[in-house]
Amino acid sequence: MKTVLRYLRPKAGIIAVEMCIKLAGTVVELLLPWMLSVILDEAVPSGDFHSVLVWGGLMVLCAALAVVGNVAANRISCATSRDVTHRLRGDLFAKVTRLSCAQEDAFTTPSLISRLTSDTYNVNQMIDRMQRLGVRAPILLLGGIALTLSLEPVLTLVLIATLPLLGAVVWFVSTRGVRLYTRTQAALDVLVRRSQESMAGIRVIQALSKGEYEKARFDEANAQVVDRERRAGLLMNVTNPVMNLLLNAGLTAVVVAGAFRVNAGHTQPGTIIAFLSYFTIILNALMMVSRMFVMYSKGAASGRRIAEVLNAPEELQSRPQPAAGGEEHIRFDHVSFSYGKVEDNLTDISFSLRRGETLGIIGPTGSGKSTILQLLLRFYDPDNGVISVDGKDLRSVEPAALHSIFGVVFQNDFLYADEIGANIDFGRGLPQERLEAAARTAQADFINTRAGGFGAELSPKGANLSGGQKQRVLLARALAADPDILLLDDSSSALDYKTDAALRRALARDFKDTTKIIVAQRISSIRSADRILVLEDGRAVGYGSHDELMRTCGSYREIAEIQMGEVE
Ligand SMILES: Nc1ncnc2c1ncn2[C@@H]1O[C@H](COP(=O)(O)OP(=O)(O)OP(=O)(O)O)[C@@H](O)[C@H]1O
Repeated sequence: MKTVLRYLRPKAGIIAVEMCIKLAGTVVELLLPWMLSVILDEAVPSGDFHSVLVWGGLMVLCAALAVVGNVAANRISCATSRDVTHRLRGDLFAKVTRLSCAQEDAFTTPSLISRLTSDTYNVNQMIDRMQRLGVRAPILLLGGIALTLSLEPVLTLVLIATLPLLGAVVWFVSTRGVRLYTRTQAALDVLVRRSQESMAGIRVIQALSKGEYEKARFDEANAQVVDRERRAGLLMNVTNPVMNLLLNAGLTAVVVAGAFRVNAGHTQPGTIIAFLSYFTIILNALMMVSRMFVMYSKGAASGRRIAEVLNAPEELQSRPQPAAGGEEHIRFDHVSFSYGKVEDNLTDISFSLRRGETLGIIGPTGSGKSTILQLLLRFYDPDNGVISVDGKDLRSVEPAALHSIFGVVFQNDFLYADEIGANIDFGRGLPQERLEAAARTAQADFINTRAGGFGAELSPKGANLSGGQKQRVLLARALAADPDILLLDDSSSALDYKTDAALRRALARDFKDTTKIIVAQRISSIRSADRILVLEDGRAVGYGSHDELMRTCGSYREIAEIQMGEVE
């Protein structure tokens, strides 16, 4: 909650104004039954018609003021909660983009999505309700009790006797509520994950006729959410009736005791009518308090989940490190890394590249090829060894400055539902000539012959392009900003051999000074690289040029034999 309160602090002034308006409106509203008792017990019995009119007019005025005040205050509270949620959601999104990959893995993407959506919505509702009811409910409750005490102290004691029971209900509901809503949000994370997986894999699911299987998986997560919502809802749904029951029992006792007191001449009927009005006001105030606790339970559970992300340490902050030195553009020096910190996914990897050189990486699936690129982008820090670019240890370079020198195509990279040109530009405001030049190098000439050219709209995830066309648009995106370092992770696998060869020639011609690391499954994609790293189980089993490896590395020669039948 502390984190959410921090966001409310800049709004303290306007919240204070809103609370004053709410306070004035509520106090005026509280006076209405008292005025009614004056009319009934004093003005009417004395036949003073003028007083009846004056008090009646005052009641109308007060009622109007209460309505105007409440509407104005509600509008302010709505605007305040909207603004606070806007900033909170914005900061949360910015923080999510700054999380290290290890943190993303720990939070999981679906959970981050639900924190950004349903959790921020719950906090919005909590801030709104707390402002609307936070002043009104206590004033109505305490003011109502004070006024009933002044009207009829004996009957008020009957009323007060029910309050500890009501307080116990509210306390029980709020403590259990936070726990139940936290569990509901966690179930929602699973539902988001299953939906995401099903949406991403919808084609495979259809192709393999696995619709029923996926539906069963989704139904299971859906049922879990419904079950947890039902449990939370059950608690919240019994709250109002139980409180109603307690209050109605008190009301009955008040009516019976009031009747005896009027009969005995200790009080007047107008006072009892006013007392009953206050009783209803107090009842409503308690209902508001219980509603506030429902919203608080949800909002506090969500606020805690949001705070976990916002307060996560900035793992990717740069820290001064001794200069790594060396002439090389990129250097891996005895680097080891493990995702789960249990067993190494990369062990003792060393290589270096001078500016403009190309490294090819090849190896079986899961051997650690993509992990090398992830470390070079500093998505994770190595557990041992040093990675440096231009002689600087990566841990001393600001992530934004570091990432600006890279052009990257990941495996299964994504395209937006936008124009092809916008997908290549990627919000960098590059001139049209650069987009066209990049597309030429990437062998994406098909763009010019497509209706609309660079302005042609892509479907979500580029679904209206073939696999090879998608890869070429992604390559053009990576090349468009003329990167210092180009990382290609299996990004020409969907190209035919002729186009792949043309791409390699164009890259060598147009990006001479760009240092390139190319992860590939095909030997033909990397055989002309200056050096090739052969990985197996996270270890380097070969490092050298194609010709050297053909002589010295059995694993490499085996791949070559299978792919090209070329043993030299
Ligand atoms: N985010 C992650 N969390 C935990 N383990 C991971 C993660 N990413 C990859 N791994 C594991 O690290 C190892 C190396 O994975 P990596 O993606 O680098 O392999 P790769 O050689 O690129 O495989 P492929 O050719 O299939 O893309 C694998 O055992 C993989 O299961």
